[in-house]
Amino acid sequence: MENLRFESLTLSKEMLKAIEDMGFEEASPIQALAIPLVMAGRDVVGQAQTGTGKTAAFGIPILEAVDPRSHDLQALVLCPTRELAIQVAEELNTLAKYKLNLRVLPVYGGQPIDRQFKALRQGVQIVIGTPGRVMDHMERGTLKLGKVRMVVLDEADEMLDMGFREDIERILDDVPEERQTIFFSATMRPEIMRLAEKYLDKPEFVKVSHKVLTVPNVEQIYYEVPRFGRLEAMCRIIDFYNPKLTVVFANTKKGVDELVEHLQARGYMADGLHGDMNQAQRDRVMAKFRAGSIEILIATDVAARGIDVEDIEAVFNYDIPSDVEYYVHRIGRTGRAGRSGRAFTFASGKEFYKLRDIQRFTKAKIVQHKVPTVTDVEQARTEKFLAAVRETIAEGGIDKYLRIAQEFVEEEQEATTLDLAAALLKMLMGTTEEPEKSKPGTPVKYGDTGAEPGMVRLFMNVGRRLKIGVKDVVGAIAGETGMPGRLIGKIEIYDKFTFVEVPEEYAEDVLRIMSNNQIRGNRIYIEPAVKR
Ligand SMILES: Nc1ncnc2c1ncn2[C@@H]1O[C@H](COP(=O)(O)OP(=O)(O)OP(=O)(O)O)[C@@H](O)[C@H]1O
Ligand SMILES: [Mg+2]
Repeated sequence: MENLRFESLTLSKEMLKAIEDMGFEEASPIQALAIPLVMAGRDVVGQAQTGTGKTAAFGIPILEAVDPRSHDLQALVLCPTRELAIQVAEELNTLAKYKLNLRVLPVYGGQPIDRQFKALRQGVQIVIGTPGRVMDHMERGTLKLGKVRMVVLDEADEMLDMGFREDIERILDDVPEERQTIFFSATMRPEIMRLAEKYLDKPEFVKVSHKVLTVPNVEQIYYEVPRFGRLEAMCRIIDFYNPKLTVVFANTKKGVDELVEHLQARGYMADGLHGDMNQAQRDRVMAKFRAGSIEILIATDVAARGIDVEDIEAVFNYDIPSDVEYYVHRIGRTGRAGRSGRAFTFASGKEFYKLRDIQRFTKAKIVQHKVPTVTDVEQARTEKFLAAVRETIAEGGIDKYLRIAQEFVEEEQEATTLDLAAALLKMLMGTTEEPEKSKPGTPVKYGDTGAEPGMVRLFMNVGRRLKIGVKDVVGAIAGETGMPGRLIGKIEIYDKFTFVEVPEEYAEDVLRIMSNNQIRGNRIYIEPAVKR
């Protein structure tokens, strides 16, 4: 069934055009199997690995089935989290790009309900919602399910699990019986399948079968690291592999908050996502993560299912998930749509029993690795840097700089070309002097840093890839502490950290106020470089 072209699926030309715009060349296996069945009006239970296009597998036939001339609500998609509802609505809207008068609306808790009233009143054919908010609208009479002909449960196994089941039943009771009901998920336990049959009418079970539940292009690694060593280990692994975007899963909200603090203090562009945050905060974090201005998202399982962000190259199980299914969903945030990714899991003590259960359930190989040493990290950085140098040489266009280099060496009696190259490397890589990422509360000493008498040298750890200038530093310190900018002594700015000298009497103030401060929206952390 693979390599099926969308053209052979009897879709409207508006749909084919939208699919082409999205860059999809062929239907994925689950799409090839499920789209014709759903279009034929069948109830379907679809199971396929994470990141294999289940959203479009139900989204395309729904969009083809609804009548845009009617303003009635005709299809309802239920998702377990707000972020997922937003994302699915966005994908359906993109697919509906050329379908005029077709409206898809996400409806979820935490968003002002009157804004949703207004949108609903204007007539929406497809609603993508979380069960709680959908019920809320049902009770208020602002969402009428009487004309709904299709209901989809995305992440169906989760939705049928205890937490959501009652809500789902109440919603389904409100939808006319002559409807199509469609379930999708990457995992379906047998007991969930039995339960599914209760709600569906002669369902067609579509399973893109693989021996292994997880995606093959995700390399799965575990490390034996006790709790206290995990933060350091994770930072090294991140620095070693240097993934574009990373998701770190912790089991508790408190755990998420703590990790956010620690990682920000170490200068990573990290932020958290969990259910205790208000929706505006959650939206902001997701938007920043999608845009890449947050590189590490630390989350509870709210982000485990369905979330699709292209550049996630690594997933961490900082805590081992308590549910084997959740392992599959968590690590499925990487390696999507055929891309590759890495999944790292920490385990110690009793967690090894869970790790064993996970291996049994997924039938995947999770390989043990040793945590990279500081030297490994250093080497990886150097290799990466030199590879970039090689690439620049290969690309060419460096004649202008060759001339500068030549003139420099001719003029400087003492310096050879090699000296020049080495000096440039030192300046650009800035590695040797760079302290290990600092921990809050444990000032790092850098030997004799030679602050002027009466001055204290402070070390600021700034976000990775953050470009700040002297003006930013002076502005931030002067602005926040009221200390006259001219009293600030030497400032040295490196790739990821900065030294500033301030008069002793201001040091405490600067430290206290600045340790939670931001420069251009990025947290910075200041601590004394040398206790004098
Ligand atoms: N036919 C296709 N060709 C290329 N890319 C596709 C195709 N169909 C979907 N995609 C893309 O693949 C990515 C993953 O799709 P989707 O989010 O639907 O996966 P999923 O199967 O629902 O995964 P999960 O189980 O994690 O929810 C999305 O970015 C989507 O746009
Ligand atoms: Mg999905």
